[in-house]
Amino acid sequence: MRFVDLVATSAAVSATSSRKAKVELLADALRRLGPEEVVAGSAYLAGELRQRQTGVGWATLRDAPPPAGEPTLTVGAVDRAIEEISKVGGAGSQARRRELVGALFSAATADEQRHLIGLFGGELRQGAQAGLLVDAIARAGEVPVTLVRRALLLAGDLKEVSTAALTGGAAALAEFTLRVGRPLAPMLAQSAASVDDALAATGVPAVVDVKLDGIRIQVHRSGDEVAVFTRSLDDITSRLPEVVAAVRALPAREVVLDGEAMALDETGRPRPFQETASRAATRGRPVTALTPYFFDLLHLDGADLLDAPGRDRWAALAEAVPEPLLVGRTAVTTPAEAADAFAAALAAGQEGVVVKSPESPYDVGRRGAAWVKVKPRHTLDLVVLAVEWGHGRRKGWLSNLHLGARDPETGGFVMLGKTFKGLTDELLRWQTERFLELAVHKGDWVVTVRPEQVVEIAFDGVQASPRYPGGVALRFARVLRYRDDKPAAEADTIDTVRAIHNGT
Ligand SMILES: Nc1ncnc2c1ncn2[C@@H]1O[C@H](COP(=O)(O)OP(=O)(O)OP(=O)(O)O)[C@@H](O)[C@H]1O
Repeated sequence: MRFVDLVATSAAVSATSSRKAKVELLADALRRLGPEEVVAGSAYLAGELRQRQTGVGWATLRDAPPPAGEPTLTVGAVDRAIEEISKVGGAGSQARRRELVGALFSAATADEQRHLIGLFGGELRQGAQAGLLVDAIARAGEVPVTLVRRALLLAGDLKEVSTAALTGGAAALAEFTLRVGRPLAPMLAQSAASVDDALAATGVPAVVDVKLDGIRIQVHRSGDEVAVFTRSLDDITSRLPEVVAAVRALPAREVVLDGEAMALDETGRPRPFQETASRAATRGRPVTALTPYFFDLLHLDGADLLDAPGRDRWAALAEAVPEPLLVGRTAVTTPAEAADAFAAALAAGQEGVVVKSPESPYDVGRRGAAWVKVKPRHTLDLVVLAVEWGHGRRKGWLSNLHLGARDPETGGFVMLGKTFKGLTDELLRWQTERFLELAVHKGDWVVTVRPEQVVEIAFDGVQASPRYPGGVALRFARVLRYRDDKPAAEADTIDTVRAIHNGT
C-alpha cells in the first residue's frame, strides 16, 4: 500500500465525525495492506510506530530536508527505513540516524513528512482510535468483533491481533489464550452510589471485598520467574521486589494472580495513595514497603480459570495463597450484611468495597455488572484538555485545568469545567512540566495539550450549564490526584456524567 494513501486515510478519519464512516475508512485501509505491511500499517493507523524506541528526537526532525514532489513511498518501505533507524547504535550513531532520517524524509511528500513527524513525536497516538480499529479489523478480516476484542484483551497488542485476524482469520484469533508471563487486560468494576444498588446489579448471594486504595497488580509466576504488571500492563517487576518475593514463596509453580499493592503504616492501616503510587512510578523515591493483597486467581499450575465462576476461582485462591495476603472478603446473603461489611471497611480506613457476583467468570478487560465498587465519595477520572497560566502566587505555573469527559461516540472529549483547587505546590510544579511536554498550542493565557493525562476529580454535583458543550458542568470540582495508571481511553464518559446529573 502506498504510504500516501495511509496518510489520506488518517486525514479522512479525523475529518469525519461519523463512527461508522471512520470504521469503514480504517477497514478499507487494512484490506489494502500487503501481508508484510499489516503489523506496521496497523500501528500507523493507531497513530503509533511499530518500533518502541527510535532514538529520533525533535532536533533531528526539525532539520528534515525539503519534501519530494511525488509520492513514491510504500508502507513497507517506511517500515523498513524506521526499522533501520531504530537499530542504529554505538559510536557516531547520532550522525548515522540523521542521515537515515534525512533519506526517508527526502523521499516523502509534504503531507507524508507531516505525518511521519506526528508518528515519531507520538502526537498521533490516540487511545480512542483503538476501539475504532477493533471494529475495523473485524470488518476487514470478516471475523466477529467479539473474537477480535477478546484476543486484544488477552494479547494486549493491536498489531499482533490485527495480523492474526487479517492473515489467519477466526482460527488464528482463537489461538489467543491466557499465557503465563504475558499480561492480560484486568477485569474492571462498575460503580454504584450505594451497597444496595451494587447488590441489585450483582444479585445475592454476593461477596463484599474491601476496596484497597493502592495500585492494581497482576503477577505472573512460572517456576522461579516472576513478573509484575500494572493495570495498564506495564512491567514493574524491578520496582516491587517484595511482591516478587511473596509470590516466589507460594507453593504453586505456575500462577497468575490479580490484586492490589498497598503501603501500610506500622499499625496496618493504609497509607495515602500517593505513597504507594510514588513507589510504583518511575519517578519518585522509595518511601515505604508495599504489601501485596490478592483477590483473584486466573491460572494455577496448568489450569486456566478465566471461565470458571468466581466462587471456584476464589476457593482455589484461598488454597494457593496464605490468608495474610488475601483481600478482606465477606460472603453476604442480605443487604444488611453487605451494609455492615461496607461500614467495617470504611472504619478500617479503606476506600470502599467492591461487591462481586460468585457466579461470574473473570471478564477480561470488561467493566460489567459482576464487580461493582461503592465508595462514600463520588469521583470521576477526567482528561486534561488545556491548562491556564496561573496568576498571583501561581504566576509562572500552569494552574487552572480544563477537564473533559470521554465521548465514546466521537472518540473525542467534552469539556465539563475547570479547576485549580486541590493542587499542592508539588503538583503545580509537576503538572507545569508535564503539560508543557503535552502542549500542542502555547497561547499567552491557555496552553492546549494532547488529551492524554487522566486526573481524578472530586465534586459536589453535576449541574445543567449552557456554557459548556455537553450542557452539563461539575460543581466545585477539585483535584484528588493524577492517575498515571489509567489511559485516556478509559477515562469516565460523558454518559456517566449525564447519568449522575439525572440521578440514575
Ligand atoms: N478487592 C478488590 N477487588 C477488585 N478491585 C480492587 C479491589 N481492591 C481494590 N481494587 C482496585 O479497584 C479498581 C476497580 O475499580 P475500576 O475497575 O473502576 O478501576 P479504577 O477506575 O482504576 O478504579 P478507581 O478509580 O475507583 O480506583 C481495580 O482496578 C483495583 O485496582
